[in-house]
Formats: sequence, C-alpha cells, structure tokens
Amino acid sequence: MNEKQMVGEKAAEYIKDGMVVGLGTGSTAYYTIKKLGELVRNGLNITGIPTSEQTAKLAVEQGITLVDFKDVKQIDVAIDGADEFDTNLNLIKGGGGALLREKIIGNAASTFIVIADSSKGAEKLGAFPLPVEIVKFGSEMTSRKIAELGCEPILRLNGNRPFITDNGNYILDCDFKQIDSPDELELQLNMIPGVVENGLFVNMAKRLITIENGELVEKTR
Ligand SMILES: O=C(CO)[C@H](O)[C@H](O)COP(=O)(O)O
Repeated sequence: MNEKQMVGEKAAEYIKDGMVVGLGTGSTAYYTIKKLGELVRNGLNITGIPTSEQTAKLAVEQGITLVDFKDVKQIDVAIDGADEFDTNLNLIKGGGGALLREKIIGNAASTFIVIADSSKGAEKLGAFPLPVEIVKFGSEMTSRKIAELGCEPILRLNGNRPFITDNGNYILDCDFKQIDSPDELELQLNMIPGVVENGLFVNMAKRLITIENGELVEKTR
C-alpha cells in the first residue's frame, strides 16, 4: 500500500454514522473517498460536501450522498490533502486548484483532518509555490501587487490556456521560497483587491495523519 493510501484510508476511521463530511480534493483524498464509498456500501450513513467538481464526481461514483452546501449548518469532519505542512500543522494547499472551496469547507468543519505523505513535511512552509486564486479582471495588476510581497507570481496554465478554477478564476503560483510568518502573509495577500483566497491554511488543521519511517503517525494541535 502506498503512503497516500495508508493516510487516506486511516482518516476514514474518524467518520461515524450520521456525520456530514467535507470531502477533499487530490490524489490522497481520493483514497479516503474510495474507502468511505466502501463503508457506505456496507451500511455507513453519511452525507458529503465536496471541495471540487472532480471530488463531487468521484463521491457520486462511490455512492456517497452529497448535500447542497446551502442546506448545511454544521460540517462534522473535513478530510483533505496538503502540498506542504509545517511543525505547527500550518499548510500550503491548492496544488489541485481547489483551495477556495477547500478553505471554506475546512474552516466550517468542527474537525479538519489533513492527510499527507512523508514528502510533504517541512520545517517552514514555502518550498512549494503558494497558489493564490485571483479574479480575471485586472489580473496583471493583481499579480504585480502580489509580487511586491516578495515573489514572482506565475499564471497557472492548462495546456497553453490559463487554468480556470471551479469558481471561474485564475491561479497564480507564487514562489516565496521560505515563509517566515504564514499568518501575516495570509492576511496580506487577502488584503489585495482581486485576490479571492490564498493557499495558506493557518491554525485550521486539528489533526495530521502522515508517515514517518514507514509508519502511520498522527499529530494533533
Ligand atoms: O490542495 C489540494 C488541491 O487543491 C490538494 O489537497 C493538494 O494539492 C494535495 O494533493 P495530493 O493529495 O494529490 O498530493
């Protein structure tokens, strides 16, 4: 079993009957959703809220009932992957372009569980270029304003066209090299008009499931 499968399936153990579950996006969350599908087919009763169109499709294929977000008052647990995590369980997310919905759902959940293979750990965040979702209007100006914070934003492409998020926006990948104050940078970025959201998830993860020396490890905050 590969590391993504190990952590993804482990997270499914936290899901109990009757829960409303935030379903993450990416190749690690894939294994959680597959496992939850198996459990649902064996009688587990849950409803899911997907963080992307891609996840919605996978969840439906797996037989997981989805609920309309507008009808939801409480998300019990959200489970999602990460592109990087630090020792305080702060994250960089958005490698798959789903960061806005992931942040809304992760933030709304009573418990946000992060699942990440051993390659994702870092002393300080920043080796992974930070995804920032911006509106199309004025995108060049928004990009210049972001650059003033200390990076060279690169417009994410899908082939030779801009990548478009599920929300109809662009993504700028911003290589800050090393992020000393993720909480400050998160706020500074979101203060720039045109920025919709950025991929810094600060103080959100309650539990991390990862791998150390080939073994499952869990850390809580
Ligand atoms: O933030 C994400 C998508 O927007 C993913 O959780 C992140 O990119 C990790 O993906 P993977 O599990 O495929 O490594």
